[in-house]
Amino acid sequence: MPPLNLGKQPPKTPFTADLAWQATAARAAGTVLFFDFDGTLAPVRDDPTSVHPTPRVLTAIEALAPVVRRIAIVSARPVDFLRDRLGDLAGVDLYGLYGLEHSHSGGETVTEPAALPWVPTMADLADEARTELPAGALVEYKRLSVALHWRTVPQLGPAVTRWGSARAEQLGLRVQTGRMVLELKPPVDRDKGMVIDEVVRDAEAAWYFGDDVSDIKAFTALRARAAAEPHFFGVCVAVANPETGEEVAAAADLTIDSPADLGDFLTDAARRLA
Ligand SMILES: O=P(O)(O)OC[C@H]1O[C@H](O[C@H]2O[C@H](CO)[C@@H](O)[C@H](O)[C@H]2O)[C@H](O)[C@@H](O)[C@@H]1O
Repeated sequence: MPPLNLGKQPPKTPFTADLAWQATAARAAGTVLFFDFDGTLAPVRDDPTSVHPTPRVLTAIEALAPVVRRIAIVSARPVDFLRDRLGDLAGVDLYGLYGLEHSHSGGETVTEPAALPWVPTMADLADEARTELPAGALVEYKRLSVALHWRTVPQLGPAVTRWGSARAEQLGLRVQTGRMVLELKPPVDRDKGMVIDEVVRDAEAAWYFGDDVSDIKAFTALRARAAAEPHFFGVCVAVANPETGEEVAAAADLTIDSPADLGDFLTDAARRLA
């Protein structure tokens, strides 16, 4: 069964979370649950170092892990950060830096070799950004990428975007837009869609929960899998927010109001799949 929100076509049957969990329960052992981190598992804060997943979400993930085939966190954060915030949960895989790093079920962190030569460039770029960007812009160095934030001074958005885009062009880097952030990454082919494409190859069903524009690539990968395999059941879930919410919701099958509501949604799912 494909995801039912197929672009602009009206769904043939009403699509509800109820029906979707029923369909998932029938193939729970072949189901993968994917979660973005910031804005999905954890509410957004001004300081990127101060965020934590909502406790109810963590409890629900722990309950779901033994019931489904796999749980995977797919984030722009480094794996070490995700491990620190989520712990080594059995049966949970961590994909960090858009898949440039991964760790399976508490195992060692593996980095995409093609990205490693870019570490010095990223370190220099972060230093440069701290010196050259106006006060109020926040520079987050993540070893293989640099995020330039303007959440606390929103009017800096255009200037930070101009500076970041120009440096990306000079250095041959890629840019990823996000929620009051511009991220500069190495020119290595890796994104959330590619992670999902690889992981769902042997799955019967998958859900992806995300809030930002980079998550739309993951939705697209789930839909591609459903188009190629008619028995595959995929569900794309947006988490609402004032910045990218409309665009992400337009690409999703269902929308959840907030990370706190996701905790309730998953607690209910754990009961249904148990
Ligand atoms: O892929 P994700 O896990 O969703 O990561 C995307 C970015 O998330 C973080 O930034 C966002 O959350 C911050 C903390 O709540 C917030 O201050 C910022 O405005 C948001 O853009 C993270 O800091 C970035 O590195 C990620 O790219």
